[in-house]
Amino acid sequence: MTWLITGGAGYIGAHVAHAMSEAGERAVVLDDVSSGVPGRLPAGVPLVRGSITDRELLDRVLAEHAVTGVVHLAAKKQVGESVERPLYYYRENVHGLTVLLEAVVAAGVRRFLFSSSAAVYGVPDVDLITEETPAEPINPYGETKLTGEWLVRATGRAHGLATACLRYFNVAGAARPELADTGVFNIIPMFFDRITRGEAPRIFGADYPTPDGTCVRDYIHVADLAGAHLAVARRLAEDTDGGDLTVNIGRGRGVSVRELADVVSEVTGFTGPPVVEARRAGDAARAVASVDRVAKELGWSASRGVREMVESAWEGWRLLHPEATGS
Ligand SMILES: O=c1ccn([C@@H]2O[C@H](COP(=O)(O)OP(=O)(O)O[C@H]3O[C@H](CO)[C@@H](O)[C@H](O)[C@H]3O)[C@@H](O)[C@H]2O)c(=O)[nH]1
Repeated sequence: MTWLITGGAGYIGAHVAHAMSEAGERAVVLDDVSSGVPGRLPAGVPLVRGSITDRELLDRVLAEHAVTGVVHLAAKKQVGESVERPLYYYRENVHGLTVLLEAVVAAGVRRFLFSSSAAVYGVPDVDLITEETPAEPINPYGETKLTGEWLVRATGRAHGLATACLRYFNVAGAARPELADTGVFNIIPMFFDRITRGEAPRIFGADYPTPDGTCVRDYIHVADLAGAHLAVARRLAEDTDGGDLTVNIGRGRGVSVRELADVVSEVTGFTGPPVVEARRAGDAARAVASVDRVAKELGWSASRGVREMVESAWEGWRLLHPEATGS
């Protein structure tokens, strides 16, 4: 197999590229480096700079590298931005995927792994979200991921591809500091950002119907997530009959914002209490994965805990912000 990893210079993509190349899989990365960092790529994995909307480029890359499978992570992923710029999100995440699938079908590639999201579920009022929980996204980002799944499965059925859609829950941490998330869009980097400015982390709402009143999420270490991609890629490689595997990728354990704030305080040495602010629009009280299907289908489960996620993210943050953290 030779795998094309789209978005492989991004935060999650680079972890996937490292996990696959360390496991001996041959890979090539396509990334427009709009947010990706070329230096993150492992040695021996070539980077092609360009967009998934560029059909000529796709045809050339698939042919020149004799690609036999695609791991598709290139996408826009900020919920708020997707509300402000829906057409941009549909263009990048849906139109881009359509162009990529057309090239894949034309090139005779038969394995396709799609990076989906828990955002497809919207805000379900359930204890554990299973893959059977209705998908009712509440923002354009989630809509584009759900539409993407439909495109992938329909293409797989029509053209005999083996496909997989991985619904990631809340991804955090870093396998090593150089691979850390450079964005400040999720809770852990947002907490670090406040702390390094000497400000208390903010809790968006403490009046939710949860044990401590703050939102509960299923945080998963990005190194575990990368391992899941490797396991799925290997399953797809063995699959000769086609068919789809759609699975939640999480730990199946809920962690509240307050609990996470406590771990961040311990790790960073920040002593002040967090400040409670108003709820943020669109946040579900609880979003925790049922991980039974992925365990049953692949024998895969996550092994790293929240402390490891926060510690590794903090090491990465210190590397990125040496002046601010005195390192
Ligand atoms: O400074 C902060 C930042 C976040 N939160 C809360 O922390 C929780 C997690 O927030 P965030 O890290 O922004 O993640 P989510 O809103 O859960 O969304 C993430 O996880 C989803 C999948 O579960 C993906 O679809 C999204 O792209 C990804 O951003 C939420 O309850 C927020 O209200 C705070 O209280 N304070």
